Amino acid sequence: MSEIVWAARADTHAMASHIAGVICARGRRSIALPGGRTPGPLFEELRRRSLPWGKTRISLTDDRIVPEHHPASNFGLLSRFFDATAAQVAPLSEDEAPPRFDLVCVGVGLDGSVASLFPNMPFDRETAPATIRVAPDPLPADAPFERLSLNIPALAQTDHLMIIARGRAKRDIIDRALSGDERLPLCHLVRQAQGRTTIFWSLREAPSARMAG
Ligand SMILES: O=C(O)[C@H](O)[C@@H](O)[C@H](O)[C@H](O)COP(=O)(O)O
Repeated sequence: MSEIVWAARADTHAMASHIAGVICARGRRSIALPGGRTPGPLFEELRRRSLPWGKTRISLTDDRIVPEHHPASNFGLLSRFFDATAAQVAPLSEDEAPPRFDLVCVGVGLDGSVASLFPNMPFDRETAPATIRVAPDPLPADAPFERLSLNIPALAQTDHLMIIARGRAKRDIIDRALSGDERLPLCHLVRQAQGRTTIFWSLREAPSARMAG
């Protein structure tokens, strides 16, 4: 397990600055971002910043198996958010091996999910296939679709792991994961994380719907 720190400030500005710091480092940058409701304000702020977007590749931690133009598509969401920047947004593909990331950002589902990895799945250290098909049972009510997700070793292969979560219920999930509840994917992710893990948690609840991008 690598170092885990709680961010002193977990507001949108602080989260955007954390990602911007990674993007501004020398050389090409590869980051992975989640969907969900929580990151909307963060993406909104991030895309307004003048950053070396042309050398930044944005991948997805997970996606719903829907067409790109479907409102539930994470690829569609991120493509719209970062359309006006020069960043390359790449869809998740079962055929492509993900790179070692400079930064991976994950949200936390109220059901204890991370990316599209759900509690009680078999979390092994198998590196291949890095992108897996997941059929949640039951399908999550807010996004009832089968998923593609990076697996734990692929998400863990990063210099910076960033966990973003809002609200008391998600704090309980994070605390349980850090205490070693192996039913939770987050427990395995923080254990396997290769770089520094920074947790951005705040009491304020996330927006009730996800921003359109
Ligand atoms: O596509 C998705 O839904 C995400 O990638 C997923 O992992 C999300 O980050 C969490 O479920 C938190 O979602 P909320 O921010 O909506 O609570």
